[in-house]
Amino acid sequence: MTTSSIPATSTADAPVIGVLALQGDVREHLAALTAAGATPRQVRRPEELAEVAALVIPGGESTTMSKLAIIFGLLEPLRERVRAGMPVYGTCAGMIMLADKILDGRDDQETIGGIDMIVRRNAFGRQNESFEAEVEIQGIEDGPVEGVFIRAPWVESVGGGAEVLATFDGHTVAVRQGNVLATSFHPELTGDHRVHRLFVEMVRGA
Ligand SMILES: NC(=O)CC[C@H](N)C(=O)O
Repeated sequence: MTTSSIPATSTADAPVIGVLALQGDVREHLAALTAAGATPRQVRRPEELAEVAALVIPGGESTTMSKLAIIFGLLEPLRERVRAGMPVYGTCAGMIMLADKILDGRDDQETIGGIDMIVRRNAFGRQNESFEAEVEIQGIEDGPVEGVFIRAPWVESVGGGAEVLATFDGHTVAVRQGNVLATSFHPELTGDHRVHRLFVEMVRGA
């Protein structure tokens, strides 16, 4: 897709989607969202969160992200927006932030929650720090995506409301519950924007 084919100003066509910019691979998500037809914005403060229609939570380090979300006064506003139905997509550390419950977290680690699932931090990381693998994702056409796993979590179990969209090696690596989407891996690092496009479609439909 060329940039000239992307509507730049119409929020109906190019919804304003924030990227939580406390820590992590923010720039890559901003670029992927633009390529997927959205208008991205960095979100660091509650006022900025109030201005976006949806949010991406990047990969990075969930313990640091949790700490910074508290320091920046964002944790409660984030929880409220997610409860109110804002579409959110989390990759890797972002998936951890969207889990109602985590395993192998730090004692003081908080999550935003939103998906009724238990996520184990660094689950793949212990076996293999970083690897790539093809992942078939439900709802994504034209073949598997290249999953980039970096000290990645997996989903240990999901509750009734959550839908498993992808597994790898017997472990759940993509989940959706209503407007909340999460992947263990990093589509923002691949140049394949199908997952971001799926999210932009979720936002348009929300
Ligand atoms: N690539 C990543 O986002 C790694 C996540 C990291 N292991 C964490 O626990 O937050």
